Amino acid sequence: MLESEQYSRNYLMDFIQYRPLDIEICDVTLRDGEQTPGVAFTKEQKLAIASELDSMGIEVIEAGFPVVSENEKEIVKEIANQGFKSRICCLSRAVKGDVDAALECDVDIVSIFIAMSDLHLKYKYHRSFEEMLHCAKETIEYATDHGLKVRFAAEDSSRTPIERLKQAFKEVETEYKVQYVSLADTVGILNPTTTHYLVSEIFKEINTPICIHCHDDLGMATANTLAAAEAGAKQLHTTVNAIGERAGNAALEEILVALRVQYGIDRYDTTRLTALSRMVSEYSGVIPAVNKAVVGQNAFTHESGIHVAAILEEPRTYELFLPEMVGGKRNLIIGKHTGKKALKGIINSIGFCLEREELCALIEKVKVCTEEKRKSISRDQLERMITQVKQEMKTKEKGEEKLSI
Ligand SMILES: CC(=O)SCCNC(=O)CCNC(=O)[C@H](O)C(C)(C)COP(=O)(O)OP(=O)(O)OC[C@H]1O[C@@H](n2cnc3c(N)ncnc32)[C@H](O)[C@@H]1OP(=O)(O)O
Ligand SMILES: O=C(O)CCC(=O)C(=O)O
Repeated sequence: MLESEQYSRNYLMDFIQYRPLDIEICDVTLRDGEQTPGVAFTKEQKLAIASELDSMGIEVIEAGFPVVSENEKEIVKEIANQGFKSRICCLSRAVKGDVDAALECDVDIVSIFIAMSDLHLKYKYHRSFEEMLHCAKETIEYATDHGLKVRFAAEDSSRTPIERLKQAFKEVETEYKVQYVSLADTVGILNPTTTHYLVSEIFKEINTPICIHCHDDLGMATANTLAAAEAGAKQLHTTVNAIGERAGNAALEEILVALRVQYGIDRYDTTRLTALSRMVSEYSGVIPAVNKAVVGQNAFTHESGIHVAAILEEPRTYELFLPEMVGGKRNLIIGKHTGKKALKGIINSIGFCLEREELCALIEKVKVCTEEKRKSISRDQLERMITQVKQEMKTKEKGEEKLSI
């Protein structure tokens, strides 16, 4: 299948001015994703997820937060020593002990974070901005002196005065060699416009590549992450199925498909997304909503007569991208909203052929049944209804014959 046949391109993108996206993905399913209340992946599960992310072409995997437990440290170390193409990163507070734990894990990058918002400084640390920045710098120095690459992450960036962020990033990039600075929308306060503004402001002043880490408290994490990419952010943070603290993070599956469909970035193997989503769903116990973009049960399920009739001719009439692109499957179902064309197409596809009158009788039955039971018709039910309709038609024909004799 030609790439151009797999999705409809948003031609309006041609009228928008934005700099070409120079991005990479850092998937944080194994760290922030695991912070979903009640979730704790086993070593085997984390390894399986990491292996899939690696096969998909994800550039950076945040494998965990080693200081959380001995077991977590062992798992991060094992992931870091798998020989994956993806670089492996882990989280650390501005605490030397956390960096020691990261060092034991053989990771490629350590993400050293501090919050610099008034709320966090006052109520969480009970320390001043200057004190926390000093603490971060000492920890960064310690990590780099021990040969670790560093990401300097500003937790709660979106509620931190922008001048304070600039000052901290500028001082850190001048005094140390950090690989990235990270902007975190920790409580999901941003929208695409404010995200664009924040990233643009930092991009103008800071030479270090910028990461964006968005939470979904207002349902905007994916949109905000893409707005950040348009403003110049390099590293986009995602989680599979958007799992993570509270309402979760930006969904990997949404970001990868959007990058492909909207921006033509097609280097990730999106055909593995559905299987990966099922895997994370099983391991985490968090099942995506049926109408979840890309991987929800209804993402390629159609019932409405007008839609199904058109899809039978050309699926792209009602599908932005084909299920094959994400390893999914189309599902045409029969229910209250089914029309004759759709019903005919579906029953033909399962080997039945009905006369027009039979079809009209069948659709009548379908509508009455689905409105009564308030759910769609299963394949078995449909086959039983077809047999019933055929019998009723025969009985009717016999009756008419008798009458005419
Ligand atoms: C935005 C984010 O997602 S941040 C990451 C959140 N993830 C987690 O919390 C992972 C799970 N957490 C844990 O297992 C534990 O909380 C641990 C192992 C990290 C720490 O455990 P404890 O030592 O028992 O500390 P506790 O959780 O009670 O408190 C956190 C401490 O870290 C300090 N701290 C928090 N963030 C930072 C930071 N970025 N830099 C330095 N210190 C920090 C707090 O001020 C507090 O210090 P205090 O003990 O002096 O008051
Ligand atoms: O910016 C980062 O890399 C991590 C910060 C984070 O997890 C958060 O603030 O939610």
